[in-house]
Amino acid sequence: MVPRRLPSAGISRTWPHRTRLATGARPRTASLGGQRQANMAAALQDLHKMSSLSRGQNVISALLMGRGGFSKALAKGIRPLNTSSSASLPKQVKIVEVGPRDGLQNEKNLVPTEVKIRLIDLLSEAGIPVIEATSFVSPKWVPQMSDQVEVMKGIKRFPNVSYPVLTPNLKGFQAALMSGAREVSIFGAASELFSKKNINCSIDESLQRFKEIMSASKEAHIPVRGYVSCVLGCPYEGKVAPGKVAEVAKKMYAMGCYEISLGDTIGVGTPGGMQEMLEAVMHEVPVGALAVHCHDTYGQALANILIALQMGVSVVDSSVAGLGGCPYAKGASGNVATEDVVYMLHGLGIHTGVDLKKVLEAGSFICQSLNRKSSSKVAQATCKL
Ligand SMILES: CC(C)(COP(=O)([O-])OP(=O)([O-])OC[C@H]1O[C@@H](n2cnc3c(N)ncnc32)[C@H](O)[C@@H]1OP(=O)([O-])[O-])[C@@H](O)C(=O)NCCC(=O)NCCSC(=O)C[C@@](C)(O)CC(=O)[O-]
Repeated sequence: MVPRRLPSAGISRTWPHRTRLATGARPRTASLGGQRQANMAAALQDLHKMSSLSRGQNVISALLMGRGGFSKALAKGIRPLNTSSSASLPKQVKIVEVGPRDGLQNEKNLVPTEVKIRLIDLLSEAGIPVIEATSFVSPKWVPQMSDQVEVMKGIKRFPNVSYPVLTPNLKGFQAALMSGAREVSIFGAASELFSKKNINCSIDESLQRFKEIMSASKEAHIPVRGYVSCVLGCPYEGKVAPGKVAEVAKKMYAMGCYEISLGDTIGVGTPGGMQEMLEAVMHEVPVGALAVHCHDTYGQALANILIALQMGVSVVDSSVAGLGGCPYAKGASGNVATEDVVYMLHGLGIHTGVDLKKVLEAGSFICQSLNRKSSSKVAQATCKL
């Protein structure tokens, strides 16, 4: 694929008007692409500012929440976002690239190790500050990650890039350390059934295992990132209470995780749900220690990310070319594409340090290697496939 010139990503001030025309005053029923939906969310913030919705309800959440959503939002007392201008957005966002791990772990055919290594090197060259390289999990559970040692030994380590790896238990942690990992991630869930399916233990048991990793990591001076999965829904339990997410996030943060990544594992969340969940979590964990990790199954990821940014989150996980899914969350599509997130952030004037053209090249490389079309809207729009 040859990247074409990128158009401006600025948000048009005429959007609210155009949105009304395009959707016949029924924005919820229109089929919207992710970037367009995020644009709509931002534009509706402006509309909200200008309109007489003076009771301060969040019109975006309401519009995206479904039929009767606005009155439900009123009834629920969803608080307004203090987001009437881009001044409330972070000036800088850290992108955590999860494609080589989250993206590839779900591939049916084994991806050659040298392809994984080349992908990571290309992403490093693109200026991405954090690249999750692989995972030290059981090869019986996730065969695709069984070449973790070779991957860690084969990649070029760029000085300003960290290459965390997933470790579910002490065994994985020790193997990661032996392979030269300098940062690890532990991964828990806000749903009991998902925890059982994914790591074969209850939430409490997982927290016990994580404590062992935390004390070993302290000794080895290894920073630990924590994931909480199923923050906006579970493939086995359905709705997950924001309070449960906050409880697990609080425990993982209290253990010493420097950052908690909140995973919408199956991509079912909407901006209203994201806001509600973040409000609950932010009571327990400082917003500066939070990241969002959105899968894009329902095309809501960019809109959800925009809400999170407006609430002060400045770390976003994404996957080049929108690769991925979790092997223990059937039907979930890949993460939001890195290309699309970077395009939106740059359009908002937010600094990432990432070279979008080079990310597109990395996306093109992995799509050609896997013989598939990119899920990134920006790649589709700017590349000759
Ligand atoms: C946690 C276990 C290991 C428990 O699995 P288990 O079967 O209960 O483990 P066990 O302790 O009974 O051991 C069974 C066998 O696995 C081995 N073993 C045990 N641990 C390891 C290890 N670390 N590395 C290599 N081997 C290991 C162990 O040595 C033994 O080998 P055997 O004696 O049978 O030959 C397993 O369930 C597992 O590996 N799960 C990982 C699942 C996974 O990777 N899921 C995807 C990542 S999570 C995700 O994608 C969500 C996220 C993070 O992206 C955020 C979001 O989107 O929400």
